[in-house]
Amino acid sequence: MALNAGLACHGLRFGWPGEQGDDRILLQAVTAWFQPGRVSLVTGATGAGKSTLLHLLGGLLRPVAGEVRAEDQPVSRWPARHRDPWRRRVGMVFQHLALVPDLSVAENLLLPLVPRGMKWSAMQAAITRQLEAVELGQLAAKPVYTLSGGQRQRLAIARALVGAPRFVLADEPTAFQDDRQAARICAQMGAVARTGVVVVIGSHDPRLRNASEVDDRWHLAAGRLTAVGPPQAAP
Ligand SMILES: Nc1ncnc2c1ncn2[C@@H]1O[C@H](COP(=O)(O)OP(=O)(O)OP(=O)(O)O)[C@@H](O)[C@H]1O
Repeated sequence: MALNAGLACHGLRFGWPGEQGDDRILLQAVTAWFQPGRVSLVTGATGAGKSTLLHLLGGLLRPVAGEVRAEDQPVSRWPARHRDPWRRRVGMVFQHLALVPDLSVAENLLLPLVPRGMKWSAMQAAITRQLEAVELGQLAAKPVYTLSGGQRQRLAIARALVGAPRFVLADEPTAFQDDRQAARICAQMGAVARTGVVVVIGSHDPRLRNASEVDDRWHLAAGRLTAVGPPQAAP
């Protein structure tokens, strides 16, 4: 990987505050690189820290030590005024979805587009395209609280992609999906990656582990991330 491409973390260390006021170290010295044009999968047992790692990569948490670099820029060290514009280039699928239930399906996709100052017609086109891609086109006007769990999850995927991000970080994106939809989501993530986007998925869904769209595999255990299978070329 060229130094100026992709997303990387070096010596990442992070702990959540413990009950005694101490920090319980969850991630220690995590080093990894996620390349544009490829789908990377991070597996790990429940509680291993996959969501925490994705939040660190996406700039929602700051590491205690080490850094996250995006296109060779030390984004995790940037002050908020620089980091926030960068975060608009990141599309996140949250494990708990974080949709606005009282807004309509289409309005949930509008929210991330408004700060970009796009033309109304361009926003409408992007929303329509993403809703079709996740088979929610017919539900555009429905309030989110009327959707099933699987439909909500696909809406969260559409919201992550609607702003044409350079980095997609998806936490358990197939958790509520049947096999057909899970396969569609894998194909969608593969297609997005092939446009030159960095795609990182955190999941313990065995259907993803075996998916042909996944290029690089990492496993998180005991605070450390290791490459699975043939070693990936270091930047
Ligand atoms: N906001 C928080 N405050 C304190 N501890 C937290 C917080 N979020 C997560 N943790 C703890 O960090 C650990 C890792 O959680 P995380 O959600 O990152 O793991 P995960 O691998 O994504 O798990 P799962 O597969 O169950 O979603 C867990 O022990 C969890 O309780």
